[in-house]
Amino acid sequence: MTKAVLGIIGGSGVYNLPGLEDMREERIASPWGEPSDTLRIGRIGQTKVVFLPRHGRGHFYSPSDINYRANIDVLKRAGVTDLISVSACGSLRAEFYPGFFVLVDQFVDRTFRRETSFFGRGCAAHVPMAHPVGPKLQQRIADAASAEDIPFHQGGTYVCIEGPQFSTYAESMTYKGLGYDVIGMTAMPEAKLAREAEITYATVAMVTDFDCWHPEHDDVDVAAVVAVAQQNASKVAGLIARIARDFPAEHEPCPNRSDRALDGAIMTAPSVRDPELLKKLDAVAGRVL
Ligand SMILES: CSC[C@H]1O[C@H](OP(=O)(O)O)[C@H](O)[C@@H]1O
Ligand SMILES: Nc1ncnc2[nH]cnc12
Repeated sequence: MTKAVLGIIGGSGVYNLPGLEDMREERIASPWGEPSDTLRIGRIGQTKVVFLPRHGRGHFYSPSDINYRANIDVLKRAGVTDLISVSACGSLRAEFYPGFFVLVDQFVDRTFRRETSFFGRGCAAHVPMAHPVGPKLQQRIADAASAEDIPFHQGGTYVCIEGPQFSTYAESMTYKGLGYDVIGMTAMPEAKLAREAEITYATVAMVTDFDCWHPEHDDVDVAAVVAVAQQNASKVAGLIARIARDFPAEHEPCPNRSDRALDGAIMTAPSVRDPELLKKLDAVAGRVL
Protein backbone atom coordinates (compact mmCIF):
# COMPACT_ATOMS: atom_id res chain seq x y z
CA MET A 1 0.00 0.00 0.00
CA THR A 2 1.34 3.44 -0.95
CA LYS A 3 0.05 6.63 0.64
CA ALA A 4 -1.60 8.81 -2.01
CA VAL A 5 -0.03 12.22 -2.56
CA LEU A 6 -1.73 14.46 -5.08
CA GLY A 7 0.50 16.65 -7.22
CA ILE A 8 -0.82 19.62 -9.16
CA ILE A 9 1.15 21.31 -11.94
CA GLY A 10 -0.29 24.73 -12.68
CA GLY A 11 -0.03 26.15 -16.19
CA SER A 12 -0.61 29.59 -17.68
CA GLY A 13 -2.71 31.66 -15.28
CA VAL A 14 -2.46 29.07 -12.48
CA TYR A 15 0.48 30.14 -10.31
CA ASN A 16 -1.13 29.50 -6.91
CA LEU A 17 -3.41 26.94 -5.38
CA PRO A 18 -5.91 28.69 -3.10
CA GLY A 19 -7.27 26.36 -0.44
CA LEU A 20 -3.96 24.66 0.31
CA GLU A 21 -3.93 24.38 4.12
CA ASP A 22 -0.88 24.21 6.43
CA MET A 23 1.16 25.22 3.41
CA ARG A 24 4.95 25.31 3.48
CA GLU A 25 7.39 26.03 0.68
CA GLU A 26 10.14 23.56 0.09
CA ARG A 27 13.08 23.82 -2.26
CA ILE A 28 13.95 20.25 -3.20
CA ALA A 29 17.27 19.78 -5.00
CA SER A 30 17.26 17.64 -8.12
CA PRO A 31 20.19 15.99 -9.92
CA TRP A 32 18.37 16.99 -13.13
CA GLY A 33 18.83 20.71 -12.53
CA GLU A 34 16.55 23.54 -11.48
CA PRO A 35 12.81 22.92 -11.21
CA SER A 36 10.49 25.75 -12.20
CA ASP A 37 9.86 26.87 -8.62
CA THR A 38 9.80 25.80 -4.99
CA LEU A 39 7.18 23.21 -4.15
CA ARG A 40 4.17 24.35 -2.17
CA ILE A 41 3.27 21.47 0.10
CA GLY A 42 0.13 21.32 2.21
CA ARG A 43 -3.14 19.49 2.54
CA ILE A 44 -6.70 19.78 1.38
CA GLY A 45 -8.91 17.83 3.76
CA GLN A 46 -6.90 14.74 4.64
CA THR A 47 -5.02 14.62 1.33
CA LYS A 48 -1.43 15.75 1.03
CA VAL A 49 -1.16 18.10 -1.95
CA VAL A 50 1.99 19.34 -3.67
CA PHE A 51 1.75 22.28 -6.06
CA LEU A 52 4.24 23.43 -8.69
CA PRO A 53 3.67 26.21 -11.27
CA ARG A 54 5.39 24.90 -14.42
CA HIS A 55 6.28 28.34 -15.76
CA GLY A 56 7.55 29.49 -12.34
CA ARG A 57 6.44 32.54 -10.45
CA GLY A 58 5.72 35.47 -12.76
CA HIS A 59 5.72 33.08 -15.75
CA PHE A 60 9.52 33.04 -15.92
CA TYR A 61 9.96 29.97 -18.17
CA SER A 62 8.83 29.66 -21.77
CA PRO A 63 7.57 26.14 -22.72
CA SER A 64 10.91 25.12 -24.33
CA ASP A 65 12.90 26.35 -21.31
CA ILE A 66 10.99 24.48 -18.62
CA ASN A 67 13.13 21.80 -17.00
CA TYR A 68 10.46 19.09 -17.22
CA ARG A 69 12.82 16.44 -15.85
CA ALA A 70 13.64 18.43 -12.73
CA ASN A 71 9.94 19.21 -12.18
CA ILE A 72 8.88 15.56 -12.32
CA ASP A 73 11.91 14.47 -10.29
CA VAL A 74 11.16 16.86 -7.38
CA LEU A 75 7.49 15.88 -7.41
CA LYS A 76 8.56 12.24 -7.17
CA ARG A 77 10.92 13.12 -4.32
CA ALA A 78 8.01 14.83 -2.55
CA GLY A 79 6.11 11.52 -2.72
CA VAL A 80 3.61 12.43 -5.45
CA THR A 81 1.75 9.34 -6.68
CA ASP A 82 -0.98 11.02 -8.74
CA LEU A 83 -0.38 14.12 -10.82
CA ILE A 84 -2.94 16.47 -12.34
CA SER A 85 -1.59 18.81 -14.94
CA VAL A 86 -3.58 21.96 -15.57
CA SER A 87 -3.00 23.50 -18.99
CA ALA A 88 -4.37 26.32 -21.09
CA CYS A 89 -4.98 25.21 -24.66
CA GLY A 90 -6.43 26.19 -28.00
CA SER A 91 -9.50 24.38 -29.27
CA LEU A 92 -9.50 22.57 -32.61
CA ARG A 93 -13.22 21.79 -32.43
CA ALA A 94 -16.18 24.15 -32.68
CA GLU A 95 -17.91 22.50 -29.67
CA PHE A 96 -14.97 23.18 -27.35
CA TYR A 97 -15.30 26.87 -26.60
CA PRO A 98 -13.25 29.14 -24.29
CA GLY A 99 -14.03 28.24 -20.68
CA PHE A 100 -14.69 24.59 -21.56
CA PHE A 101 -12.49 21.88 -19.99
CA VAL A 102 -11.26 18.86 -21.97
CA LEU A 103 -10.04 15.82 -20.03
CA VAL A 104 -7.71 14.59 -22.73
CA ASP A 105 -6.48 11.00 -22.78
CA GLN A 106 -4.04 11.12 -25.69
CA PHE A 107 -1.10 13.29 -26.68
CA VAL A 108 0.77 13.85 -29.93
CA ASP A 109 4.30 15.09 -29.39
CA ARG A 110 5.44 17.64 -31.99
CA THR A 111 8.17 19.10 -29.78
CA PHE A 112 11.78 18.89 -30.94
CA ARG A 113 14.09 20.70 -28.56
CA ARG A 114 13.40 19.24 -25.12
CA GLU A 115 14.92 16.51 -22.98
CA THR A 116 12.30 13.78 -23.19
CA SER A 117 13.65 10.99 -20.98
CA PHE A 118 15.41 10.33 -17.68
CA PHE A 119 17.07 7.33 -19.30
CA GLY A 120 19.81 7.14 -21.92
CA ARG A 121 23.42 6.09 -22.39
CA GLY A 122 24.31 3.69 -19.57
CA CYS A 123 20.73 2.91 -18.62
CA ALA A 124 18.31 2.44 -21.52
CA ALA A 125 14.64 1.97 -20.69
CA HIS A 126 11.43 1.90 -22.71
CA VAL A 127 8.15 2.46 -20.87
CA PRO A 128 4.72 1.87 -22.45
CA MET A 129 2.98 5.11 -23.50
CA ALA A 130 -0.07 3.73 -25.36
CA HIS A 131 -2.42 5.02 -22.66
CA PRO A 132 -0.71 8.00 -21.04
CA VAL A 133 -3.57 9.06 -18.75
CA GLY A 134 -4.68 7.23 -15.62
CA PRO A 135 -8.38 6.39 -16.16
CA LYS A 136 -9.28 6.33 -12.46
CA LEU A 137 -7.60 9.66 -11.85
CA GLN A 138 -9.38 11.08 -14.89
CA GLN A 139 -12.72 9.77 -13.64
CA ARG A 140 -12.16 11.55 -10.34
CA ILE A 141 -11.59 14.78 -12.27
CA ALA A 142 -14.75 14.15 -14.32
CA ASP A 143 -16.86 13.49 -11.20
CA ALA A 144 -15.54 16.66 -9.59
CA ALA A 145 -16.15 18.73 -12.75
CA SER A 146 -19.77 17.49 -12.88
CA ALA A 147 -20.26 18.34 -9.20
CA GLU A 148 -18.76 21.81 -9.77
CA ASP A 149 -20.95 22.43 -12.84
CA ILE A 150 -17.94 22.93 -15.08
CA PRO A 151 -18.69 22.15 -18.74
CA PHE A 152 -16.28 19.46 -19.86
CA HIS A 153 -15.69 16.59 -22.26
CA GLN A 154 -13.99 13.35 -21.25
CA GLY A 155 -11.49 12.13 -23.83
CA GLY A 156 -9.57 13.83 -26.59
CA THR A 157 -6.17 14.33 -28.14
CA TYR A 158 -3.83 17.17 -27.18
CA VAL A 159 -1.19 18.04 -29.77
CA CYS A 160 1.88 19.56 -28.15
CA ILE A 161 3.81 21.99 -30.32
CA GLU A 162 7.26 23.37 -29.55
CA GLY A 163 6.21 26.99 -29.66
CA PRO A 164 6.73 29.58 -28.38
CA GLN A 165 5.02 30.97 -31.46
CA PHE A 166 1.41 29.98 -31.98
CA SER A 167 0.64 27.89 -35.09
CA THR A 168 0.23 29.08 -38.65
CA TYR A 169 -3.18 28.72 -40.26
CA ALA A 170 -1.90 25.79 -42.34
CA GLU A 171 -0.60 24.03 -39.24
CA SER A 172 -3.81 24.63 -37.33
CA MET A 173 -5.90 23.27 -40.22
CA THR A 174 -3.59 20.26 -40.48
CA TYR A 175 -3.94 19.39 -36.78
CA LYS A 176 -7.69 19.88 -36.98
CA GLY A 177 -7.85 17.71 -40.11
CA LEU A 178 -5.91 14.98 -38.34
CA GLY A 179 -8.63 14.83 -35.71
CA TYR A 180 -6.70 16.37 -32.82
CA ASP A 181 -8.93 18.17 -30.32
CA VAL A 182 -6.80 20.72 -28.49
CA ILE A 183 -3.39 22.32 -28.89
CA GLY A 184 -0.85 23.44 -26.33
CA MET A 185 2.88 23.68 -25.70
CA THR A 186 3.59 21.86 -22.43
CA ALA A 187 1.99 18.42 -21.97
CA MET A 188 4.98 16.79 -23.64
CA PRO A 189 7.43 15.64 -22.44
CA GLU A 190 5.72 16.12 -19.05
CA ALA A 191 3.43 13.10 -19.58
CA LYS A 192 6.31 10.92 -20.80
CA LEU A 193 8.48 11.79 -17.82
CA ALA A 194 5.63 11.22 -15.35
CA ARG A 195 5.23 7.75 -16.87
CA GLU A 196 8.95 7.04 -16.51
CA ALA A 197 8.73 8.17 -12.89
CA GLU A 198 5.74 5.84 -12.36
CA ILE A 199 3.47 8.75 -11.44
CA THR A 200 -0.15 8.41 -12.55
CA TYR A 201 -0.90 11.41 -14.76
CA ALA A 202 -3.98 13.23 -16.05
CA THR A 203 -4.46 16.56 -17.80
CA VAL A 204 -7.15 19.17 -17.45
CA ALA A 205 -6.96 21.13 -20.70
CA MET A 206 -8.76 24.44 -20.25
CA VAL A 207 -9.78 25.91 -23.57
CA THR A 208 -8.77 29.55 -23.84
CA ASP A 209 -9.13 30.19 -27.60
CA PHE A 210 -9.86 28.73 -31.05
CA ASP A 211 -6.24 28.84 -32.16
CA CYS A 212 -6.39 30.39 -35.65
CA TRP A 213 -8.59 28.07 -37.76
CA HIS A 214 -12.06 29.33 -36.85
CA PRO A 215 -13.57 31.65 -39.48
CA GLU A 216 -15.74 33.44 -36.89
CA HIS A 217 -13.21 33.92 -34.12
CA ASP A 218 -10.07 36.02 -33.82
CA ASP A 219 -6.70 34.35 -34.09
CA VAL A 220 -5.22 33.48 -30.72
CA ASP A 221 -3.02 35.95 -28.89
CA VAL A 222 -1.66 36.14 -25.35
CA ALA A 223 -4.27 38.65 -24.20
CA ALA A 224 -7.07 36.25 -25.11
CA VAL A 225 -5.39 33.31 -23.37
CA VAL A 226 -4.67 35.31 -20.21
CA ALA A 227 -8.20 36.73 -20.01
CA VAL A 228 -9.81 33.28 -20.12
CA ALA A 229 -7.14 31.63 -17.96
CA GLN A 230 -7.76 34.23 -15.24
CA GLN A 231 -11.51 33.59 -15.38
CA ASN A 232 -10.77 29.87 -15.09
CA ALA A 233 -8.52 30.17 -12.05
CA SER A 234 -11.38 30.02 -9.52
CA LYS A 235 -12.98 27.09 -11.39
CA VAL A 236 -9.66 25.24 -11.21
CA ALA A 237 -9.32 25.93 -7.48
CA GLY A 238 -12.85 24.57 -6.86
CA LEU A 239 -12.19 21.53 -9.03
CA ILE A 240 -8.91 20.64 -7.33
CA ALA A 241 -10.35 21.23 -3.85
CA ARG A 242 -13.19 18.82 -4.57
CA ILE A 243 -10.90 16.17 -6.08
CA ALA A 244 -8.53 16.43 -3.11
CA ARG A 245 -11.30 16.30 -0.49
CA ASP A 246 -12.64 13.07 -2.01
CA PHE A 247 -9.23 11.51 -2.72
CA PRO A 248 -8.50 8.03 -1.31
CA ALA A 249 -5.85 7.75 1.41
CA GLU A 250 -4.06 4.97 -0.47
CA HIS A 251 -2.92 5.35 -4.08
CA GLU A 252 -5.36 3.42 -6.30
CA PRO A 253 -3.50 0.98 -8.55
CA CYS A 254 -3.66 2.33 -12.10
CA PRO A 255 -5.36 0.06 -14.67
CA ASN A 256 -2.80 1.26 -17.23
CA ARG A 257 0.00 0.21 -14.87
CA SER A 258 1.44 3.74 -14.87
CA ASP A 259 2.55 3.08 -11.28
CA ARG A 260 4.46 -0.02 -12.43
CA ALA A 261 5.71 1.32 -15.77
CA LEU A 262 9.33 0.40 -15.09
CA ASP A 263 8.61 -3.29 -14.56
CA GLY A 264 10.73 -4.96 -17.23
CA ALA A 265 11.45 -1.64 -18.96
CA ILE A 266 15.19 -1.36 -18.33
CA MET A 267 17.25 -3.10 -21.02
CA THR A 268 20.79 -2.30 -19.97
CA ALA A 269 22.56 -5.19 -18.24
CA PRO A 270 23.41 -4.40 -14.58
CA SER A 271 27.11 -5.00 -15.29
CA VAL A 272 27.34 -2.16 -17.84
CA ARG A 273 25.05 0.42 -16.26
CA ASP A 274 26.54 3.89 -15.75
CA PRO A 275 26.88 4.47 -11.98
CA GLU A 276 26.61 8.26 -12.42
CA LEU A 277 23.29 7.96 -14.26
CA LEU A 278 22.03 5.42 -11.72
CA LYS A 279 22.69 7.94 -8.95
CA LYS A 280 20.56 10.53 -10.74
CA LEU A 281 17.79 7.95 -11.17
CA ASP A 282 17.51 7.28 -7.42
CA ALA A 283 14.08 8.89 -7.03
CA VAL A 284 12.57 8.18 -10.43
CA ALA A 285 13.63 4.55 -10.75
CA GLY A 286 14.72 3.59 -7.24
CA ARG A 287 11.94 1.01 -7.02
CA VAL A 288 13.51 -1.13 -9.73
CA LEU A 289 17.21 -0.30 -9.52
C1 LIG B 1 0.06 32.07 -22.74
S1 LIG B 1 -0.28 31.30 -24.24
C2 LIG B 1 0.78 29.92 -24.46
C3 LIG B 1 1.10 29.14 -23.23
O1 LIG B 1 -0.14 28.75 -22.59
C4 LIG B 1 -0.12 27.36 -22.39
O2 LIG B 1 0.52 27.15 -21.14
P1 LIG B 1 0.26 25.91 -20.16
O3 LIG B 1 0.19 24.69 -21.00
O4 LIG B 1 1.43 25.87 -19.24
O5 LIG B 1 -1.03 26.20 -19.42
C5 LIG B 1 0.68 26.87 -23.58
O6 LIG B 1 1.08 25.54 -23.45
C6 LIG B 1 1.79 27.85 -23.65
O7 LIG B 1 2.81 27.55 -22.72
N1 LIG C 1 -3.79 28.18 -29.49
C1 LIG C 1 -2.82 27.72 -28.70
N2 LIG C 1 -1.75 27.09 -29.21
C2 LIG C 1 -0.77 26.63 -28.40
N3 LIG C 1 -0.78 26.78 -27.07
C3 LIG C 1 -1.81 27.41 -26.52
N4 LIG C 1 -2.09 27.69 -25.24
C4 LIG C 1 -3.27 28.33 -25.20
N5 LIG C 1 -3.77 28.48 -26.45
C5 LIG C 1 -2.89 27.91 -27.29
